[in-house]
Amino acid sequence: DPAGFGVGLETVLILHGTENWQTILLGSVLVLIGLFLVVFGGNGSYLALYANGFMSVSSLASLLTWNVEPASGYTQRAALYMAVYFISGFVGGLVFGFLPFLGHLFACAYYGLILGIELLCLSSGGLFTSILGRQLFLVPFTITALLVSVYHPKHVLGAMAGLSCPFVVALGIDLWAQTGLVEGVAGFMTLSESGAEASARYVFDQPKQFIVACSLVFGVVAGGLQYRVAVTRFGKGPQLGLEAGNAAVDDAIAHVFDVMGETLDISQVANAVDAALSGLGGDAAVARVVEAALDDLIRRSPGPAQAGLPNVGASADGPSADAGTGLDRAVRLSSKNTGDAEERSAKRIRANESAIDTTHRQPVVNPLAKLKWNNAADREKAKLLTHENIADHVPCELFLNWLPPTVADPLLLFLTKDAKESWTTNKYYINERLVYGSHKSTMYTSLPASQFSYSFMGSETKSKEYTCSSHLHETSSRINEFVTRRLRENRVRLHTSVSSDPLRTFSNKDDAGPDWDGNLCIGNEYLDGKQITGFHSDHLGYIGPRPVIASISLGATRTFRIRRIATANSLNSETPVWQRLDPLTSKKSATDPPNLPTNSTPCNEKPSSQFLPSTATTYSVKLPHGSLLIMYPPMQELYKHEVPPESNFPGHPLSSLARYNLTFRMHRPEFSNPPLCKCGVRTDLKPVFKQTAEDPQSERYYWACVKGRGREMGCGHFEWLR
Ligand SMILES: O=C(O)CCC(=O)C(=O)O
Ligand SMILES: [Fe+2]
Repeated sequence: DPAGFGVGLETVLILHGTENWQTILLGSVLVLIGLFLVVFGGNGSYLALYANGFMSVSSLASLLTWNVEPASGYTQRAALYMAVYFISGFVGGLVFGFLPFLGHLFACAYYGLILGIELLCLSSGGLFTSILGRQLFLVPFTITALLVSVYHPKHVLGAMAGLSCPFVVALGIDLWAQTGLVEGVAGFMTLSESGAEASARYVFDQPKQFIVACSLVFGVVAGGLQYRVAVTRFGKGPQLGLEAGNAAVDDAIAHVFDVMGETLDISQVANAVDAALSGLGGDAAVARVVEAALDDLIRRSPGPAQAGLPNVGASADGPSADAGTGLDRAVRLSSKNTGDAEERSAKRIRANESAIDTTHRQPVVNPLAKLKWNNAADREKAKLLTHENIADHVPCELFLNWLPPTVADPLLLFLTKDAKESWTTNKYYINERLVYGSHKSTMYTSLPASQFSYSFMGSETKSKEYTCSSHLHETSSRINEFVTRRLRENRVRLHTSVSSDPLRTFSNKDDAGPDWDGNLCIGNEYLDGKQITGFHSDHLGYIGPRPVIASISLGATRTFRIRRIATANSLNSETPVWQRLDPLTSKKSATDPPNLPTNSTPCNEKPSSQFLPSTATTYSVKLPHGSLLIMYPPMQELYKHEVPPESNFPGHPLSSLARYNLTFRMHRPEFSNPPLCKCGVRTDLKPVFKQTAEDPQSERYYWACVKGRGREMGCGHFEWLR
């Protein structure tokens, strides 16, 4: 609150005649409080909130006291100002702290009031001698403040504070201009009589009652406007302290349930939560709790839950005591939502009916997707990994400059051209509604067209053959050879059947399983930082459980983020052995062979804690031109990944801000014919982890209806993978 800080300094100025050390002490305290607020005020810290209330109310009270001061002056002037300043400050701090809602209203009114006072000073004739000059000076401040309050209400406090800063500085200069700079500075520094007289000459030339009345009216109008905008946008006002922060979480969850009502797609839901929380400045811990709670809820509601799965409560049972609260909140909101489920369902059916004849259906737009990515919060939240340490944290390896420029550059040019000519924006039907992705994608394959047709979520996808580009063809051969070699070196055996050795490592070369063949490749195009892929795990239909996926990046360097689905508690001693001892998550370096038992005897020892992430940390890694990222099992089962929106990232001379990505997967015919569900759509393959005493490693898979898992959507098809 630099404005309060500035007015506080003015108050100090009024305290002429008191001891020099008092002025310096008060000034220093104000500077420290101001700095504290600038640094922590945005986090909704109670202390910052309290200090904000203190500053705002005390400086307002001081101003009012000053304005109504009789010409003869108060007796015990300094003591009176001190008392007014501190008593009103304490009260203001408490009001802001306990009633942040009222605090917000008051703060906005206060800013308006300050502006009102400044406007009324227009005719004093200081820095600008003409009224026009002063108006021209003030107009940009006023207009900017108004625009910010209307279009970016959640930033209004920050913006107003930012605006007040130069404003108050200008006010100070103006004061000196009116009273005489040298005289004013000398008076302030030495607290001399002439200084006091000089500042006393800085007077409003309207009657005092008029000034006070105008200021209050202006303040109330500005505050009311602010309040209305905030309520319209957020329902409960922008974050101000924990109470409003929690309200924001509630709102976020409510929005998320709306998104769920439409799609029940966990990656979209998780995305909505992320967007909501980062947009509202929520902290990472809250985000995790909410997401875990939602994850759990979604897992609980579908068909598999009726079949006795999955492990209810595990994912929300994280390390934080708040987890329960997050879950409660989610449950409460979900029951609130299912209350009017019938009505919503009817509405949806009506909407679908009206959409049937229309060729151009309305895409589902996530209302939260518009929220800006909070880069600062993101940096705080995500732990940056490099090619050197990525394998220590997640089941991935990264190879920089893996594809030589002689292949990577022409491949990038080919993809740029091909994308322009034939790639399509991801669109798929969820719950009979057409949903568009943010970017274009395509599919390439080495499989003969007759042998392969890929369909997901009701839409057939056409694919081109690798041979359509010699560079693509070469890349695919290089990848096959390299990934197969890395699997052997890491002693990771390719999944051959679900019931095979739980450790999936091997010691004997003959036991290595088949070669990896990335015969199916998905291309993604991200033209700028707004084009993204939300948090998801790759679909297992067609590629089967525990896939190995190799991803090539070309063009601009974007951030790839990885987050574990389960929280620490579901990774404790009840965690299946294979999960704890997964070779890549637990080994120490990307190049050493894993230091693990390589036979298939289940290991009963408690895992060393270094193998376990303490929380569901989000990791990020930069994927530059020509890099190869290999995602090993159980990446798709236990982690989600995304390419988030970004504003600052290195472009590439050949493609500017555009990035192209090729993810090679191994198509497995035995997983290509999923059962049809009652909705007439192919089901999708999902993993589930259930831990029981009898069955400590029940990693199982089931086919489920893709249309949704809620009561009123899809058919709830559920069938174990045999
Ligand atoms: O662009 C990327 O790096 C990720 C693409 C991706 O996750 C996918 O296609 O499934
Ligand atoms: Fe993916």
